[in-house]
Amino acid sequence: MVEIRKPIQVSEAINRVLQHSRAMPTITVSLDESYNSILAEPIIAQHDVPPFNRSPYDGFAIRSIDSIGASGNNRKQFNVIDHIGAGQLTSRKLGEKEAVRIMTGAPIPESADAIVMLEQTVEHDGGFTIRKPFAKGENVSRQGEDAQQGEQLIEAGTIVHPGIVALLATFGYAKVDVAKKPFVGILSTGTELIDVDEPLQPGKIRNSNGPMIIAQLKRMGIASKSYGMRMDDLDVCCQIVEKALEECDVLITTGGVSVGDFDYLPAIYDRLKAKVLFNKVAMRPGSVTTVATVRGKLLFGLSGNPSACFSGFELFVRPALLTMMGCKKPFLPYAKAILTEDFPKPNPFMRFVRSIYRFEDGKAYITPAGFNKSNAVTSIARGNAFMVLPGGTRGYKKGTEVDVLLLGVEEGVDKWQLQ
Ligand SMILES: Nc1nc2c(c(=O)[nH]1)N[C@H]1C(S)=C(S)[C@@H](COP(=O)(O)OP(=O)(O)OC[C@H]3O[C@@H](n4cnc5c(N)ncnc54)[C@H](O)[C@@H]3O)O[C@H]1N2
Ligand code: MOO
Ligand SMILES: [Mg+2]
Repeated sequence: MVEIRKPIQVSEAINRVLQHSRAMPTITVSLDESYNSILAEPIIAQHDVPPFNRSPYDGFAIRSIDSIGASGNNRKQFNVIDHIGAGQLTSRKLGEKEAVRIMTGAPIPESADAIVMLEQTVEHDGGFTIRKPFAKGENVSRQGEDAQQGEQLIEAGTIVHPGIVALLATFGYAKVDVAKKPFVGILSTGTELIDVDEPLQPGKIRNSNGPMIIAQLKRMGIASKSYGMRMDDLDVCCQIVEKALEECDVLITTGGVSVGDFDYLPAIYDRLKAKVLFNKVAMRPGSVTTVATVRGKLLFGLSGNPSACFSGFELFVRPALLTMMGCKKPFLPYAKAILTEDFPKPNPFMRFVRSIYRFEDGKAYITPAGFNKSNAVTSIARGNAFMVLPGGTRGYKKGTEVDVLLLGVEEGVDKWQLQ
């Protein structure tokens, strides 16, 4: 008798996976290595930014009091007593009608309180004149205007993107505490599989899921170990899965999760006494996606069908890995867009249609990325988003506003937005 599986909703499946996503330990890495990690500590301003009042322009530092009454008919004259660039200090104190020639980024002398841009001056008698008064604080880039010492600027659980790297560098974080990245194993199962450099043979296809998942992980900055391709053989696959579970924090298998005679993953879960969190999700593609745990480690049984495999990764593996690293925003960013063509075929399950999202004339549009069955590989190549259509009995008309999940975006969101 073929096992009849009971599908659960996508949101419930995600919840179950996240509940079993165990926190990774904290490690300290150099700033250079921190990109794409998840911060294990908040970023606290170690000092004011900027750390001193500085000039935002190339020009002159003056005492505003000396500019009172300046106008086109009553130009005020200043004598230049010093000349500093960024990185230099002046030891001079400004007296009446004195100025320091100063460049962008240089600290403003304590005795000055305004900056005049070079363009606002006319050279005159070894000094310069101005034709308008300057207010106290005018053109001053104030100490602490960007950040104040002690302020928490970024919370723990944030992904380190280039802007975060800049902030860390600003405060002298030569080393930073981040979550250790899970080490992920990948095993592609299927007697039909041949390697990328092999010629096609009757009945065989090249393994595209393995390289795709390596790339999906790389996009997250996560290293993986490939356990290669294995024939549909229960003993062989079981041994490899056991070995991989010893070496890795998480294991992803592809193929062999359905009810076919050579789909051995269910038997492998039995042998390993794995706790199966679910083996059927009310989604298309990827309904057979199975997630289990063995000794607390997550085992993702992704479908062999390329589109289903891709979707299973983005919807379950990605948020699980991010949650393990303490990321506060593990979900794909959500948007709404206008469907550009009819999508007539209804489906009882929620659909994740590989699609092209684009912005034009201030509006967001979504177009299915071509042949869109579970076994499609071309639409995952063309798409940059999922169009998400709720399950039901009706199709969708061109012009309808639909839900979209964006792919390949650095920072996600903190909530799963779909029911
Ligand atoms: N009687 C039923 N048959 C099927 C059901 C079902 O509910 N009842 N579900 C279908 C659905 S939906 C899917 S999806 C697939 C899932 O199959 P498996 O996950 O068991 O994967 P395989 O059978 O091993 O392979 C499916 C398909 O994908 C190709 N494949 C496998 N690995 C790779 C790879 N690494 N790279 C590229 N392509 C791969 C494989 O050759 C098959 O064509 O089951 C349906 N059947
Ligand atoms: O698991 Mo299948 O991908 O629903 O087509
Ligand atoms: Mg199968």
